Amino acid sequence: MATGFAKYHGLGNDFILLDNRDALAPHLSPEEAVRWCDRHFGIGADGVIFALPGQAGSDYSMRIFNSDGSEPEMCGNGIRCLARFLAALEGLDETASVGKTYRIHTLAGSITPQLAGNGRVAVDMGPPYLLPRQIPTTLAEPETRAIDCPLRVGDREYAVTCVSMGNPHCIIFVPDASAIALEDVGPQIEHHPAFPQRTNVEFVEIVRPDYLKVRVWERGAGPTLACGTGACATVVAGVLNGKCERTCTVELPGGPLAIRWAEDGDGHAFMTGPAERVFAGKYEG
Ligand SMILES: N[C@@H](CCC[C@H](N)C(=O)O)C(=O)O
Repeated sequence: MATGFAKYHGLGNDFILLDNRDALAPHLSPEEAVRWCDRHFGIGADGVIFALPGQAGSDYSMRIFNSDGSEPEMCGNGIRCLARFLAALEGLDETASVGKTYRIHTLAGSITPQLAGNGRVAVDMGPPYLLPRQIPTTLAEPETRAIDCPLRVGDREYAVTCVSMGNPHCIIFVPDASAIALEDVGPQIEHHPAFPQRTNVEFVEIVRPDYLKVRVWERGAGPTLACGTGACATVVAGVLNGKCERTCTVELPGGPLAIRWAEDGDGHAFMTGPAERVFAGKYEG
């Protein structure tokens, strides 16, 4: 049987979106998601996102499978894509959707994207989580934040900072992000025993205190062109290390995201960036 889908991307971090509003269980299994995401034998994507009915007072719920079939708690670029997908499903064109806000239930809690016009979406990403058990990591004592901790990988030692945006991130500041052998070191850190649920990895070059260049190795997806939760975690880690301002442009291989880590309230992170529909179709795989 053929299943309808739409393909979206946020700065080249690309997703297959499914209208799953009739059931709380995803219409695809993790194994099917792996096949759909295959860039040679399937549609090709970094993950599959399901638009599900709301729960706990939310408008909708989001679940996502990475391209390896694992299920992350949250996805920043993905939730911008989901907001535009939902607006399209509701029949709202670009003009009618400006200002529209959705409360989305995710495995990382309630996240609120707002359509901002010109294909852009602004997202209240919630607060970062900084205790080792929340990330999770074994790199620091239970009540201590994992900031600037030594991590041995093969014959090299990195100074890493760990931040959760609902999903785990390991942030490493380097003088030149383009010099990193991402395909070699990325998977070693993703699967390092210090991260019992694996981790996303960001190599960060501080160009200016308000402008950061980032290369990402994603848990369950490998090198991607952008990572929204990773960009937020990077700014949080930069502030905690005294290396950047709270409002930054984060330049990823696919383009820039605007990130702010608020000082007030619960210290939510805010992200603004594009989300684009690429095509829609029916898949028989
Ligand atoms: N690309 C995403 C993050 C997707 C989930 C990640 N691979 C994980 O397993 O945590 C983003 O834009 O945040």
